[in-house]
Amino acid sequence: MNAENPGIQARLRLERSPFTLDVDLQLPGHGFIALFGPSGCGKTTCLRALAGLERAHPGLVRVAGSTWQDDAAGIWLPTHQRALGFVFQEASLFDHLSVRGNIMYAQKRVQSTGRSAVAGAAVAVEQAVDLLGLAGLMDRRPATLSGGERQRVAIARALAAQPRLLLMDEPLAALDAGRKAELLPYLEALQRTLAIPVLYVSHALDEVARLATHMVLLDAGRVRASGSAEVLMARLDLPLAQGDAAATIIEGTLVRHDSAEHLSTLGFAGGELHVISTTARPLGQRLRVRIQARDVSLTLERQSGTSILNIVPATVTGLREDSPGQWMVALDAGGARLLARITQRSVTALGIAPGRSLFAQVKGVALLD
Ligand SMILES: Nc1ncnc2c1ncn2[C@@H]1O[C@H](COP(=O)(O)OP(=O)(O)OP(=O)(O)O)[C@@H](O)[C@H]1O
Repeated sequence: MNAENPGIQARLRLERSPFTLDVDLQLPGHGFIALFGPSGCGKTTCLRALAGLERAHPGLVRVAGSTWQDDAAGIWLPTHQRALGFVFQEASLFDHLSVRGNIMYAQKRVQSTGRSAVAGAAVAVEQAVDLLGLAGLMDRRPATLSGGERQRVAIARALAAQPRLLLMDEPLAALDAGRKAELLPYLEALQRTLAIPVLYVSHALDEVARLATHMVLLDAGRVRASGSAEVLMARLDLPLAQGDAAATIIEGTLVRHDSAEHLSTLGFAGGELHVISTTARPLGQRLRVRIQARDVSLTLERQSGTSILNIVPATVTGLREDSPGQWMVALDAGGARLLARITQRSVTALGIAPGRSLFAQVKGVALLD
């Protein structure tokens, strides 16, 4: 964290007996930061306290060098004076205004407070409209839009207010699977483009894996872990690396694309990974892939005559019982992290233990970008 990009500092204590939120967070000044944890752990309360919709006491909130709350210094900015955008589960748009009217309303409102004078605006309004694919919807009324389209308008409206921080509370939760799949690429575009941090509450680990660069894991109002999403997702001591949804993220560089076979090859520190892709991207592009623990098997010798394309040398770094008869094995592949979920019988048969060198066979690789 440097002076130009001081990120988010939040020390919040909020008692709501029997629940207490007590967090001390230092978060990056860019990227998607997922607030993740079980129902009732305090994710929404944390967002609301940052926004000034709930009053933490004591509290300290600094965003991009501005102090929004500092009880020790007697500073408290009400929500409308905080340069933030808030997107909720359900888009609450003005039904009597068009999409354009909704977005312009937010822009005018912020201009009237003089807040747009702040340097380093999130994005220009035109860029937000473009990023969220709204150009063709600008004259429509919210009542004529689908849930996913309404949510895109809500995000553009939040960005039109030129926030220094965007808060999103389960923005996909009210959408069905099809609409969710439609909206995710727009969120990914924001993730790549926005210069401001986005604090994103979600229950869904697959969503978090696609979007998050940083993760905060909350448990009963406390921070259980905070750090890079890639690192946290592979940690055997955290609940993320448990069960069917356990997965890791690997970042690599596109080194080849075979358009006849629709196969892209990514180079990473541990070797190469092949992934089905119908899109030809420029060579050299950085791409992220998600590998689910259940799709990784282990062998002591490199197999030949197999249909599995992805075989990478790896070293066991740890293992833990996942469920009766199943173990989660953590692996290091040239510095990249992998998880493999295998049976207890295989753990014994292969002599799996920390330090063991072997080969990870990856059956499924999903491109995230
Ligand atoms: N208005 C309220 N009054 C009293 N207690 C509340 C209120 N809102 C939430 N709580 C309690 O505060 C705790 C944290 O709730 P919060 O909504 O922040 O959790 P969450 O992690 O966002 O949960 P979920 O994932 O279910 O939305 C819970 O124990 C909840 O019951």
